[in-house]
Amino acid sequence: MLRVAVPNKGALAETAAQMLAEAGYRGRRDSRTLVSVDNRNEVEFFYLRPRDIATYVGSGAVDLGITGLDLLLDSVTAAEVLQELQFADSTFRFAAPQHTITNLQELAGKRLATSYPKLVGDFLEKQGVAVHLVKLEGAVESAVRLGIADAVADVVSTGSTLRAAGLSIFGPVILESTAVLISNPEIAADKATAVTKLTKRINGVLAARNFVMMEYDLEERKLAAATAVCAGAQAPTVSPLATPGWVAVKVMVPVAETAEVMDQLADLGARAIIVTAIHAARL
Ligand SMILES: Nc1ncnc2c1ncn2[C@@H]1O[C@H](COP(=O)(O)OP(=O)(O)OP(=O)(O)O)[C@@H](O)[C@H]1O
Ligand SMILES: O=P(O)(O)OC[C@H]1O[C@H](OP(=O)(O)OP(=O)(O)O)[C@H](O)[C@@H]1O
Ligand SMILES: [Mg+2]
Repeated sequence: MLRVAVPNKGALAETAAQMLAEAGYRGRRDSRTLVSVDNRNEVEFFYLRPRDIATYVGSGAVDLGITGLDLLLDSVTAAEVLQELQFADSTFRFAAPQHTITNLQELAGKRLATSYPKLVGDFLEKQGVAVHLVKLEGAVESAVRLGIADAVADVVSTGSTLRAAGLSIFGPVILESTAVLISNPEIAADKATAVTKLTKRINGVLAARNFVMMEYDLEERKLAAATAVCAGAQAPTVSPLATPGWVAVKVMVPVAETAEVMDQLADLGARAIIVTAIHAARL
């Protein structure tokens, strides 16, 4: 049976569980459950601390896991990224009170608080900058105000936590992080089918989130021009309309391009343009 580690709490837990449910897997019902078995899909889910997941996957105790790229790179592990999951996007940045430290060179010899000492240590070593790392479990932004550090290195999403702590970003981007599906590099051969099934299903969930279905009526002679506006995942589905010379077209469109594509199709003379959400997909 395939063994999959899922974050049990924190910023990744809810979306990870939701993504697996949308992919057709049966997860835990109670947030205190540690292990749940999906017999139909032959997958065993282990609910673990996100920070520990790379360790479990790297050791082979579980085959796959969902964690953050930043957490993976902060671990000593053999686990590898199988695919990005397009949620929990963040950047990992340095920050200090404004005008105190403004570039990486000025950080040399200073006290730097972080919950990700390996990620930050590896980055600074490559840059040739030596600092005194102060390892904290969380709420790192308070370390400067409380006087135990001169700067911090932490996850930044909206930046509101930094602002509230009176800190400003400086220096280069340490990492662009995102949630990732990770895998043990030596999964048993008899589990390959189950791994492929899971990744295909997750790709389907991502496709359903990233695309909408667009339908419209068009004069047949304008089909080539409309296909140039949006060709869909493979090619548009074209069906005859009862009105001679007209066709009904169905095409997948990236969510972000929906309004623009509708504008352009309307300009071409398309009528009755209708957009619907995709519930599930397998491309
Ligand atoms: N505000 C955020 N936006 C996007 N991703 C975030 C955010 N905060 C944390 N993450 C990501 O979540 C993961 C951290 O998981 P973790 O379980 O530590 O979350 P957490 O919310 O910090 O939980 P806790 O602080 O209770 O341990 C990392 O991959 C990190 O990049
Ligand atoms: O840029 P923002 O949108 O403000 O988000 C970033 C903050 O979110 C996380 O904090 P979390 O709530 O997980 O607390 P923690 O630092 O104790 O882990 C992260 O560690 C940052 O502090
Ligand atoms: Mg946190």
